[in-house]
Amino acid sequence: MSKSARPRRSVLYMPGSNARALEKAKTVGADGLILDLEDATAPDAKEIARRQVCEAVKGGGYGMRELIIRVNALSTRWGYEDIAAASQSGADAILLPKVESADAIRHMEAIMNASGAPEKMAIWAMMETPRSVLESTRIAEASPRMACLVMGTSDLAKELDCAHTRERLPFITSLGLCLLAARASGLSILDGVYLDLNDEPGFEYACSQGVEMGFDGKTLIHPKQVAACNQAFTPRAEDVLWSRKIIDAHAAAAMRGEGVCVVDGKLIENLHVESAKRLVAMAEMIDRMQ
Ligand SMILES: CC(C)(COP(=O)(O)OP(=O)(O)OC[C@H]1O[C@@H](n2cnc3c(N)ncnc32)[C@H](O)[C@@H]1OP(=O)(O)O)[C@@H](O)C(=O)NCCC(=O)NCCSC(=O)C[C@H](O)C(=O)O
Ligand SMILES: [Mg+2]
Repeated sequence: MSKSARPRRSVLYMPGSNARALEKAKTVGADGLILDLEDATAPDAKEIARRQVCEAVKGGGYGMRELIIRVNALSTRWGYEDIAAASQSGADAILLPKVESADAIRHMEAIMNASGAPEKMAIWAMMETPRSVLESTRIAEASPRMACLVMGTSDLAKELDCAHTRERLPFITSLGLCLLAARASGLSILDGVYLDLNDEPGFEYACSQGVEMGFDGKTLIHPKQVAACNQAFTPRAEDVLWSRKIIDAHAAAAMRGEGVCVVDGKLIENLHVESAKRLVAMAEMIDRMQ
């Protein structure tokens, strides 16, 4: 189960070099924003994007949205400077792409510490190569700063040489292994992006599949994807009602000295109550964010 009760239903990538998108993002209803210095930023715009992104974060105006800076990998000529600058930006987290080992996380952590990153600044890691999937358990537990794994299904498809199908069977093993790694370490985990901006039914299907699999939310590439994604990952009203009902019934049973109870014909044990409390806490937090 994730350490954080913070909603991460929808997390929108935007090119760090795109000043208009950085401004637009202040009005978009995403729970989080990934200000991207990596693949969405062209090589000759990397330095400008780094400056622009750090200034935007320092400038504020993003309300309760979680701000994450995706840096370039440490194997590139921009990686070190990106991490050093992001560490001093006030962002909530730094997202490292193409992570293939726990050492890569520890290397980034050392640069963050040396650059004065506050203790609360988290590390997020992209899971987007076969090796990152196979190393996901060690990556997830590499640092106390680790907070979230992010599926990079575009790069993964390229590396696996597999197809993007509606049911995503070619990805199921990788998604499942990363989910296990995240949950075993109490981290959040976000699903990958959906690239066809005109395929609304396909996008909604991908969101509901992500909900069923247990992802905390989904990464997005365009503001038009935010509303459907939020809807899919928001606890349903009937589930919140049911959760409150079983929490109350179980508390009443405990007062009678009983460890279990039956509500509407269903056996309720402590484990159901724990999940119910988490769902209610998430729903209440989402309500407060409206
Ligand atoms: C795909 C886009 C290039 C489309 O951009 P554009 O043509 O500008 O779209 P629109 O005209 O429809 O935009 C309408 C307004 O919305 C703003 N906008 C668009 N996209 C974003 C965004 N992502 N964040 C914030 N704001 C956005 C436009 O500026 C317009 O604003 P306004 O004029 O004021 O009304 C574009 O959407 C885009 O660049 N998307 C992000 C692409 C990206 O970040 N890709 C990299 C991440 S995906 C990835 O790498 C995953 C992983 O690594 C893996 O391997 O899977
Ligand atoms: Mg990628």
